[in-house]
Amino acid sequence: MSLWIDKYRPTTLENLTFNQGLSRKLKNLTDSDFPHLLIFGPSGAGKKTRILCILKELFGDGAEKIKIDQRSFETQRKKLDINIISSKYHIELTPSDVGTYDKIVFQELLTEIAQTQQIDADAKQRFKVVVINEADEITRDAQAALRRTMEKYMSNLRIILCCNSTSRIIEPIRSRCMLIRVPLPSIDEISTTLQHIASNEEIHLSKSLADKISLQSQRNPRKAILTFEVMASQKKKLNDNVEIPKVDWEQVIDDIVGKIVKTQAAETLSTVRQKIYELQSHCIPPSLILKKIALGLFTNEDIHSKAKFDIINSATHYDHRLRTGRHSIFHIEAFVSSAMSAILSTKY
Ligand SMILES: Nc1ncnc2c1ncn2[C@@H]1O[C@H](COP(=O)(O)OP(=O)(O)OP(=O)(O)O)[C@@H](O)[C@H]1O
Repeated sequence: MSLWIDKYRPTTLENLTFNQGLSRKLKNLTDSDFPHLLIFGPSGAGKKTRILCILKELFGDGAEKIKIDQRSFETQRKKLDINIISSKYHIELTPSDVGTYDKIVFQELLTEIAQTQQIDADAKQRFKVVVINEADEITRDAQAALRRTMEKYMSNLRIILCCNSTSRIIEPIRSRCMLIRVPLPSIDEISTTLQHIASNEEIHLSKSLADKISLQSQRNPRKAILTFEVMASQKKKLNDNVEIPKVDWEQVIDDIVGKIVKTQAAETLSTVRQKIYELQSHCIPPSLILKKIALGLFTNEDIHSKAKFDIINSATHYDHRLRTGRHSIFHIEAFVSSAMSAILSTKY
């Protein structure tokens, strides 16, 4: 039994319910000389779903028959392992999994793929596709290596980069790719998808409740479908007044925000540290933790607007530190203590 986000994930460009204009443009691209793509947009907007549909359009059903391998790379200091998802026609990798050693992955793996011709004589396309996830986390050195591969092996290889923002992608790569933004769908679009799922699962879901779920999920389709599935598993009959549950990690963030607003003291900092460790052990990315705490404080009515200004200021400062430095816990804690100090300074 699969989750609804997988069960109802569209697999062809025609079936993509959101941003249909964009789907038509992508379909035209697959019919002509296919370029390198840089697909960006907020988390959960449907980037990977769209990439899978593009692959299917380019290569047919064969692109769906995937296998997962682990490849090892030797460096002078250590051995690196990276998971690779591949079909006969494409491979998908997340180079940021090996941190600052990502350049080695590009140098060895991409060159190896680029130098091999498409082996399937019946393949619809002569090139192979390399999908690179979390492209904005790739180091500059690795991006430079990628740029050279893109230039050299254009006839055998097309790259699809997937990321949240293009700001950390170097200009030479951006200029070699076609940029495609996948925005979050509208409340109406998500509600329609939820109602479509509800009718397939024979669950009653009114339009107003579907709108409420979409709104609370901040227009994130993944979150909306998961929330709806949780609600439906708890109660078969959903009336309009039913409470929409929050995901566990968001409740922990609310708890952290509540503690910071209530008491600005050293004990709060140590309780918050435990909770941050807890979130990290559940694989919530540090930058998301910092962002959510900052937003929680920003929207809190008990905090003075002057303090909010300082909080956002220090959130951007520590977010930058988080990306350039190590040991994320230090930077998140430093942000929490500076937020407490900003709140305290407006109290007296
Ligand atoms: N066009 C669509 N129609 C219906 N459902 C969709 C559509 N696009 C995405 N979804 C749903 O949203 C879920 C999340 O989409 P996807 O994994 O493609 O997002 P993403 O932008 O790649 O997210 P992330 O950046 O966090 O990896 C999918 O599993 C699917 O169920």
